[in-house]
Amino acid sequence: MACIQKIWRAQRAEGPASIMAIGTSVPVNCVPQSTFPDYYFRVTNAEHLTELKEKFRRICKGSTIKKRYMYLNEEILKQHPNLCSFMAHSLDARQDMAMKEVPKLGKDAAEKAIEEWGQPKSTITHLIFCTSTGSELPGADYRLTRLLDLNPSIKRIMLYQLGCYGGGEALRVAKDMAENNKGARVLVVCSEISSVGMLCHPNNTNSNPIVANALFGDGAGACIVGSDPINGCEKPLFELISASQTIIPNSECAIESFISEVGISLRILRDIPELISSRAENILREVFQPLGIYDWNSIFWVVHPGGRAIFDQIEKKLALDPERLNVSRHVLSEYGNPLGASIFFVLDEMRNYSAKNGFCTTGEGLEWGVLFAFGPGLTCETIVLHSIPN
Ligand SMILES: CC(=O)CC(=O)SCCNC(=O)CCNC(=O)[C@H](O)C(C)(C)COP(=O)(O)OP(=O)(O)OC[C@H]1O[C@@H](n2cnc3c(N)ncnc32)[C@H](O)[C@@H]1OP(=O)(O)O
Repeated sequence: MACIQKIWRAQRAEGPASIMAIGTSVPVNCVPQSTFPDYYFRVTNAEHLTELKEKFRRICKGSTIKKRYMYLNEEILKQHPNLCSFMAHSLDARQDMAMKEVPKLGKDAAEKAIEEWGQPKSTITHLIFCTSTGSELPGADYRLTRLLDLNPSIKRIMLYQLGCYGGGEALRVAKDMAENNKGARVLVVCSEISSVGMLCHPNNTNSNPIVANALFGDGAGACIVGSDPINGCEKPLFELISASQTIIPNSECAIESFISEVGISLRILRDIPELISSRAENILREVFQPLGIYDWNSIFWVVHPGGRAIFDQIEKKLALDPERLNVSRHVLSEYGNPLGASIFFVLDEMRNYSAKNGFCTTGEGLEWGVLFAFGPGLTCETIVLHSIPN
């Protein structure tokens, strides 16, 4: 028995997992939000829906998004007119693009993370790939392994169709892998090209497509997660202290997505900001109780940029100082909502912003922080972060 204990212990890391490098990537096509209403209604031949276009313009303005990146450009749309036609069958074309482009965009982000990490990619032991854009067999994890020429014996996990909490879930799983496998180095990649699934003709009888088309952007994020960093070779950015997932009561229909011949239809209820913000205090109390932290202004915030109204409500309900959500709001304004990949953009921005402004830690000068991602369910992923001195 003592022998089994010894073997079991020897397989485990000594310390908590940390994020050791972060990379992000976006498609080349950048779309300013101010001109997007004209562009969207023109490419979908919906100029005649003047009232709807005005409403869309209001939503775009209210979103506080300045620009987003989209794989789909006018040239691709001309080649695939069904993507823009009302209820036209277009799933094959969407699926073809997703299969090719999701791993490619993920590769760009992964290469940046690997470069920052500075270690040979042959020492990556695990890969977690996460996307809600398309699906295939073998999966995008397999394609990325080939594209990056990773060790064929790397242990892979593919997370499909989680929506916007996917990045949080991938990090939670990476933490478990790193802490339970001594020496593990986990490459986590989340790649989303939601424009390929969701772009559709605006619909007079259902506001959901226009809300989705005003918020979502394409992008990929990646990071390297491991425990017990090698002194002088690896530099942690954030330690992952604890990770939890919970379902918000009475919210099961709040975000739903359906794949059909016409693409991905997303249903997002209006009361998502209320549902999330009214539960946030309980979630935070539970995860920070072991640290005795109950002042939500004393921690740094890495929040999924789901939408402006969600930030507003969280800020209001938790009496947060405006600067607490500045980094997450900045990511929303620069990239929109790239679903599960969003959280990597916020982590990246947090450490860059902290370094640029001379803060003494990677978390705006604060020691403890929270990563908060949410998606269908409503499912919330919460990770307690420990910053690193800059
Ligand atoms: C996919 C995932 O897994 C996870 C996700 O991130 S899902 C996305 C989560 N995001 C949200 O739920 C968005 C939260 N909402 C917002 O941020 C803001 O309401 C908004 C940016 C969409 C619009 O902001 P705004 O323009 O300032 O004002 P607001 O009054 O709220 O809305 C403007 C119009 O859009 C409509 N609208 C807002 N949210 C809507 C929704 N979820 N569905 C349908 N219509 C909606 C409003 O009813 C309103 O319509 P009228 O002008 O006809 O009255």
